Amino acid sequence: MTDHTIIRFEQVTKLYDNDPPVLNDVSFEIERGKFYTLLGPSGCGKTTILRLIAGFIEPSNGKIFINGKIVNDVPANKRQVNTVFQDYALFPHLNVYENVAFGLRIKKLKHNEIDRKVKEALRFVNLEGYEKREIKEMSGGQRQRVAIARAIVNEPEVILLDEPLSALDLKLRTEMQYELRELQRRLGITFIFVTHDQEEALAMSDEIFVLNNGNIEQSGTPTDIYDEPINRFVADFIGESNIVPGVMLKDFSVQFAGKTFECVDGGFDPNEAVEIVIRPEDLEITMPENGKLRVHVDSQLFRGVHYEISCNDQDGNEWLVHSTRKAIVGEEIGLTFDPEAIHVMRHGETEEEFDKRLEAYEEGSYEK
Ligand SMILES: Nc1ncnc2c1ncn2[C@@H]1O[C@H](COP(=O)(O)OP(=O)(O)OP(=O)(O)O)[C@@H](O)[C@H]1O
Repeated sequence: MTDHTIIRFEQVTKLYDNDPPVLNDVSFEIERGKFYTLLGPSGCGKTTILRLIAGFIEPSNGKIFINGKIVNDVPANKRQVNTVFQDYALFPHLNVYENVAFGLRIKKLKHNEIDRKVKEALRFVNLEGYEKREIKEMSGGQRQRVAIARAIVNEPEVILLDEPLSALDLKLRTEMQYELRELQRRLGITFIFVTHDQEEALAMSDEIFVLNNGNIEQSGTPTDIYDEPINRFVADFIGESNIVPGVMLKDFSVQFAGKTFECVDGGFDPNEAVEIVIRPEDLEITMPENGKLRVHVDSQLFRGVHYEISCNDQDGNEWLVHSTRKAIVGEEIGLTFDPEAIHVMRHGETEEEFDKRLEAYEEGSYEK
């Protein structure tokens, strides 16, 4: 734990009733002032983590720390944490000002202090002049901002956001992504944001936790996770991927689709069976004789920015290509790629094992 750590989960397990655990021995740290995203499919435990941090539920096992203190028994209203819910949970019978002022009135702050704080919060989310508006007269994006103003007015150290953009249409959603990110930078408060949308997670976050079945599969920056997925689940969930079986012959040399290729990975056992990931945008179309792979074009879709081309190699592996060049369905083409585009994954490796192997390998290659 460092001085920057604001939240820490230590081997936290959560069971509802006596059902199987929805969180399974989960440990992680959250640093102050960063934008975190919990990303994963429906039911993987994202909201459960938020509710544990907020203090709405207690862990079945393990410890939760905020600012270095165990908070397992600390009630929600005593934590420096505020939540922005998916449906915003605004009070429909109160106007914008009163919605934001609500928590401060409960705390019995002085009238002029409430007024100053509410106005400052509304200014922060660009809603000056909307004080007297009814909630029903506000658009989806504006309601979102009221909900955020209501959270920041309490000056929390952490804001939890549970899929706050999911009710918005695509255009507004994109605008709000920029707005939220910018707001987090200006405020300097830790944001923990929940989504099942991988593009949203990649665009907004400093750090992403990829969850599956109550476990954190991988954590890291968007580029770490996109460029070095540690397993098939992460590679598949974060963007489209080509995943094919291969054999790591030795450091920097991997075999797949019946051929041997130079790569940049190492630290595997000789001739270890592995899985290979290559992103569709890292494959380039060439003449068949110039390709590292020769493939047959099965289908093609125009996606606006690029063509999405589906091909097969002689071993029956499917290859998805994103290219600004058009291919012809039924023809043979070549595919080429850089050694850096090949990502090698060890079967069944956990994030901890992955980090250890990389560290050992880097130390070893440094000594050489
Ligand atoms: N109060 C509860 N009682 C019993 N089971 C629950 C309760 N709340 C959640 N669960 C179960 O726990 C699991 C994880 O739920 P959680 O809401 O944390 O998932 P999630 O990743 O946020 O999903 P979504 O994206 O659909 O909101 C699910 O299987 C869910 O059915």
